[in-house]
Amino acid sequence: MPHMLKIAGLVLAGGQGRRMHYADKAFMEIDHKPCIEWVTTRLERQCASIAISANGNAQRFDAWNYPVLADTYFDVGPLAGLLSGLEWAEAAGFDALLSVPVDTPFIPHDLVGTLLPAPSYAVYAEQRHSLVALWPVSQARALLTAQLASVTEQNRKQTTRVCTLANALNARAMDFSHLYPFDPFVNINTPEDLHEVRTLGQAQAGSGSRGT
Ligand SMILES: Nc1nc2c(ncn2[C@@H]2O[C@H](COP(=O)(O)OP(=O)(O)OP(=O)(O)O)[C@@H](O)[C@H]2O)c(=O)[nH]1
Repeated sequence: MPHMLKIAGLVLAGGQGRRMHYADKAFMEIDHKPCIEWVTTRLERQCASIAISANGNAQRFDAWNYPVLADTYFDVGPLAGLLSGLEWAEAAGFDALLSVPVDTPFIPHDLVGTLLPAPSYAVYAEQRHSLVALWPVSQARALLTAQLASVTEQNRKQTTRVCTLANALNARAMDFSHLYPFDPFVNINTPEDLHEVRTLGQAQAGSGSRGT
């Protein structure tokens, strides 16, 4: 039976991409399509609404017609984007928020179905993908607000970790290893990663597994 929860999607695209020489990761092309398109195509099929977490000029995302949420916290990494996303989702009355990094183009088409019930996050071959996660909106928003308000120079390392939030929520690790023969959460941090992912994208496009 299909679930009755209202689920929104958040694409995390607010990082600086230092290891990619400050390239805008959202617009890195794989098989002639930008990363943002790979991810939003997959989220469209499983989320009622989508928002993009990004900093800088929001107009660069105009073609996608989704709200673009800027960070209100700085120097705390992706948790700043997640908080803006949870606030947006809570104001819009969503029950759960699926977060996905923009540099993870091959996320499964049935990610929500596999991650439910929230809170949960993805694991593949013992590697934790804490940002590929399904968050219960109100509870996660409240905990993350308190977590970010408690950041000091002394505790910054611990308080800005995504897994600190996941652990506080007692989130479930969902292992995808037995479901996929390849890692669907392969992500792009360096030019070498981009090269490898482009090769995978070409090989898989149209094959029905990783292709759109
Ligand atoms: N909103 C927001 N998202 C972020 C921030 N930092 C990282 N992210 C996102 O979180 C995900 C994982 O980011 P990282 O790979 O750690 O950082 P990155 O900026 O992409 O790359 P590096 O600078 O090379 O570490 C990516 O989707 C980023 O866009 C931030 O400060 N704000």
